[in-house]
Amino acid sequence: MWRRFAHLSLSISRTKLQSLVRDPTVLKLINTFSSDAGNDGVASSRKPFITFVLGGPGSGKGTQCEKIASIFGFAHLSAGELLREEMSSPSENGELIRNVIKEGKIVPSAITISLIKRAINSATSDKILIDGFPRSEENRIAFEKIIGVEPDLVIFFECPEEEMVKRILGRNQGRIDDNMETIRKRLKVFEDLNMPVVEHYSSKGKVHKITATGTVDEIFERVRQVFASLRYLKACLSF
Ligand SMILES: Nc1ncnc2c1ncn2[C@@H]1O[C@H](COP(=O)(O)OP(=O)(O)O)[C@@H](O)[C@H]1O
Ligand SMILES: Nc1ccn([C@@H]2O[C@H](COP(=O)(O)OP(=O)(O)O)[C@@H](O)[C@H]2O)c(=O)n1
Ligand SMILES: [Mg+2]
Repeated sequence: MWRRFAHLSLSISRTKLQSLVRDPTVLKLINTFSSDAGNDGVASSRKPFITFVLGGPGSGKGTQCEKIASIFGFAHLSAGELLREEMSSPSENGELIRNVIKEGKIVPSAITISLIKRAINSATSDKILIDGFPRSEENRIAFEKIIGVEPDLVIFFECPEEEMVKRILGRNQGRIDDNMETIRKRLKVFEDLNMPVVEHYSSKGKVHKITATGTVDEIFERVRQVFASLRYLKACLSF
């Protein structure tokens, strides 16, 4: 194994390398991307590298995901977008989804996960961003049970409430939940149900917390550093 890192010895200490190689995210990178990784039977022939992107409503998840996707080659799956598409299609769950979204509540996990599963299976990249999911411990536990994997990485956008409200009210996408009454409910659901998910993955050392104030580019510079260091490690580990 150490022969693979020989060329790095001038730029990075052995102790640092040892700590990186024990890091679960790096281990997954080795398994996912290295040239001698085995085929474990997953549809795409390699296990996808899954990143959950979390943050309150209006914290900038969708905006930053688009940039990560275009610069780092990730597939961007937005749970909210998948639900809105399902809501607008002639689906048996359309009415239920509409009512739940309008109330700022969480759609039952079975529905959301089946949409996410389908999207993962048709994704063209084995690096996947799942934006706005899991929204609750129920979402999280159901995903881990049904899909059978945990995320490799969790990005959490931390943003003050007044900034999130300002951004949502300026979003202008004609969404049925972007009004003050529903926003208040969504903020409460975020604190009560989504923060426990962030805490769960923090305790497992998977969360990268990003300060989500400033311009889109300033925030992306913080995000870019996380993914650039992963890409650097991938390049080192798979040569
Ligand atoms: N850093 C930023 N500063 C100002 N407005 C932003 C910023 N990031 C995103 N926005 C805008 O705020 C709104 C919410 O962003 P969005 O990415 O949809 O957030 P989320 O997916 O977390 O709800 C959008 O109109 C977006 O263009
Ligand atoms: N995992 C999820 C994601 C979204 N949703 C619903 O979809 C709504 C919009 O989600 P979204 O991720 O598009 O919203 P933003 O945080 O991007 O503003 C949420 O308020 C929930 O009602 C859900 O029920 N379960
Ligand atoms: Mg969004």
